[in-house]
Amino acid sequence: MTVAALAEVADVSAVEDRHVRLAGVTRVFGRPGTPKSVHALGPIDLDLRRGEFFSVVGPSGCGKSTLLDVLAGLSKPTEGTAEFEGRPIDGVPAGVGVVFQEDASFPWLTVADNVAFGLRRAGVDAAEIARRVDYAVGFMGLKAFAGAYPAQLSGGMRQRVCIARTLVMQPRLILLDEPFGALDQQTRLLMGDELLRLWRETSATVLLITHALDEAAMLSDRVGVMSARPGVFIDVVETGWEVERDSRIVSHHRFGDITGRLWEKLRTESLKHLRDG
Ligand SMILES: Nc1ncnc2c1ncn2[C@@H]1O[C@H](COP(=O)(O)OP(=O)(O)OP(=O)(O)O)[C@@H](O)[C@H]1O
Repeated sequence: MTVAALAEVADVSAVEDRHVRLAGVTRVFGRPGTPKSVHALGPIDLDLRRGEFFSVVGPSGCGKSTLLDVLAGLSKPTEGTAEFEGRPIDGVPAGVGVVFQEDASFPWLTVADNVAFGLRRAGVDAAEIARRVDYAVGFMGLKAFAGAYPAQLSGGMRQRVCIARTLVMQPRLILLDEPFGALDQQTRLLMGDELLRLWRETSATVLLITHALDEAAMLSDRVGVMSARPGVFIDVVETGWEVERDSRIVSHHRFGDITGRLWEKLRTESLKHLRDG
């Protein structure tokens, strides 16, 4: 292999390693510089490694959802560049799945039809749809409820339907915006286990937005702490957990140190938000 070819291989693997890259990303709503404009986010520099689990915590209104929207291709950066797999994000990129906080299941469709929805729209053939739906419904523990309607399910189960709907599309990047925010503490921890299982199974890169520091500390390889609006990263905490982990990690002797460090950074920023409104 020539030196030039070797350099090219090295370059490709560097891009591969940087599964997601944000460089100098800002988002201003309204015309920048005008009195009504809102500087919501940034500048943000962030590289996500392929297959890592990254969570974002930050005070209310600091721009977390705006960050996720930029990655999902739902909002364009005002400045800077956002890339997924080495290409600029322009519109919703193929290979990216999003799970929102609110229950986004379709009440008029059964669980199986909810899960099949995106595949049908994408024109995937019927046998493949049946195979993937069967797998995703089974993986999320919903087999017995495949023919049920969302109204017949608990909040946690409905959120599992939404996750199964994302899983079935085989995403390489999964974005979750407060997916368990409406659930009680025990259900949240158990859903965290489900999410870890899904992450291991798919090898996808995950970006999770959460208000819950324990959730961020338990699930993530790294946790980014954002400042009050306009949100920038003021700390990135490496948890150092093994890939094989679950919610029992909350009793690990280092767990308190991690949540303590997150809270120390976040406390000052949250106070700013409280004072400034
Ligand atoms: N379309 C919009 N037009 C104007 N301002 C907006 C728009 N969307 C968001 N904002 C403002 O941008 C800021 C960041 O909003 P964003 O929803 O990203 O914050 P967040 O950190 O996700 O909030 P929370 O934690 O409360 O969910 C807020 O001040 C919000 O009011």
